[in-house]
Amino acid sequence: MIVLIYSSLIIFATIIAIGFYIFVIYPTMRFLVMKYKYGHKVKVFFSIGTGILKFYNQSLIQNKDSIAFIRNMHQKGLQAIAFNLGTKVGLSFLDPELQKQVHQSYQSFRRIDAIAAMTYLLGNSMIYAADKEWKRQRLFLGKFFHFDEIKNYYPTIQETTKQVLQGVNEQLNQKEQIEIKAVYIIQKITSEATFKMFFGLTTESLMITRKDGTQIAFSDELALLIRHSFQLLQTDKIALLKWILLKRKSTDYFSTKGEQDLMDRLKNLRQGFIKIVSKRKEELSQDPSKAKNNFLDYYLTEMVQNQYSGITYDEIVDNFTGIFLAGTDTTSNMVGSALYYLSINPEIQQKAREEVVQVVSSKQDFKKHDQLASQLRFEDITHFNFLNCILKESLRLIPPVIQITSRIANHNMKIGEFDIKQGDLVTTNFAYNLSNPDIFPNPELFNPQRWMTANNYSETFSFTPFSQGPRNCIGQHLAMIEGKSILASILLQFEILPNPNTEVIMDMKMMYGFQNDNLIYFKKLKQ
Ligand code: HEM
Repeated sequence: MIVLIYSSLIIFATIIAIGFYIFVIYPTMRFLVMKYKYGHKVKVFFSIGTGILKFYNQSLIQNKDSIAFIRNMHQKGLQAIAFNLGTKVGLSFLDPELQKQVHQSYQSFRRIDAIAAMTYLLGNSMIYAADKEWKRQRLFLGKFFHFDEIKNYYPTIQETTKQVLQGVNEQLNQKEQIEIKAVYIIQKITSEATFKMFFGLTTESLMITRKDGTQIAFSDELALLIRHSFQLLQTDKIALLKWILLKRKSTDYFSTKGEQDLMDRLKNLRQGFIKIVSKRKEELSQDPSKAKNNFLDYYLTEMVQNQYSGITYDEIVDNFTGIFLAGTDTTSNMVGSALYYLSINPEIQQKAREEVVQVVSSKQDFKKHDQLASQLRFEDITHFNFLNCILKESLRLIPPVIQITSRIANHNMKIGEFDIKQGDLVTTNFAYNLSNPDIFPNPELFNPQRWMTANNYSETFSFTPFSQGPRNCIGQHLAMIEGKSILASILLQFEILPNPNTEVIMDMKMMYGFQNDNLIYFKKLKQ
């Protein structure tokens, strides 16, 4: 008995000692060495376990903005932030030249595992792929995101915008002005449009049957699963500890009840999805002329026609999920922020509206503004220079993605004079440069005009909301086209007013953006 107690105590003490070493001693030593070597060029953000996340939360409570501490950090010569996340130590580069080096050495890094739902759903997608596999997928998908190709999808974007705004117009027949959830309403457009572009189907026509027999729209189940996966880490301490230590393998062993339920639903979603894809492949194998102009049919046609394509069902499913997640919330946050800034800057709003009216009416007989909305053409979008500046300025002030997803270094290396060890985390922070007064004078001011004069912010790595280098955002043209098109339709139909009852709180969840979304009112525009 005594021997048993004694050996249990030894095991317990060993676990505590190992835990103390990996959570406290190792990161502390690494940060001390960094401070000694790089001095004022690095700022350290260390917190046992939670790491940098603690500083975002603290900043949210103190400043009502999760990244205020980054916006207020500017000082000459500062090049990087040293941080920890769980047991890992990392460097987040701020200096544009060093950021460039990280982005160009993309093959030296792999993406860190995200929450269980994301790694399970995106594991075979381009987002997680590396080396040759990533190149093959990026080359294939790249064709769909080419400027000329997006032209084919423009009617889908237009039609979806019209349907969603029709609902707003109907409400405005009953009331003079209505409160609008700025990001949510745009998300309805971007998610529906992405769905149609991929499947040629509406979200409601693609249903998944749950274990209990109930039916739910695929897109709704996907959004719920991502949210629940995040919540699991907040509420289930064992799941959190397992995730810190085992990452994508954490759900493979000793699953908690919450993990099991989540994995069951994720598997059910994937199976339902693969069924739809394989059924469509059968149809196209029998009659290839049935192929339509959407991502799914492009993929399946390639699979049918080219037995060496390397494309798998898992890749198609994961890329759709990846594109859906990477493309809808980001774009809706960008446009939602622009709507907020237009609501509090009526003169800029009027100038934007004048540009849209001028471009659209120059080719038609003068019509009422709301009639012009249905006449927007793809070619018009390229002439919306001021709208382009508004979106860029919104991205600068509220970048939906504030840094690249942390990467893990595959080997020891140097970035500038900074030593990176194999297994370290590395990222590049966009928010720091976007609010740097040396680059953007009066950085807190919403001033779209600053983008009207020629500049090379992107080339100098100072303006990188879509990232830069080979692994930059594949959907950036689509995002800007969607953004300008949606903004133009709104400006032609509604006056955008601020909601004085809402407090602006900037929070970082999956994305950086407004915590309260009911930021604006729409009122029918006087014609
Ligand atoms: C305002 C809107 C958007 C913003 C701010 C944005 C931002 C970004 C950023 C910063 C990255 C790099 C992430 C990293 O390296 O960790 C990225 C990658 C990516 N984005 Fe976007 N994005 C937007 C819209 C879109 C859209 C509309 C799509 C597709 C429909 C899309 C699909 C992707 C994909 C697939 C990648 C991964 C590329 C790769 O790894 O090669 N994004 N995006």
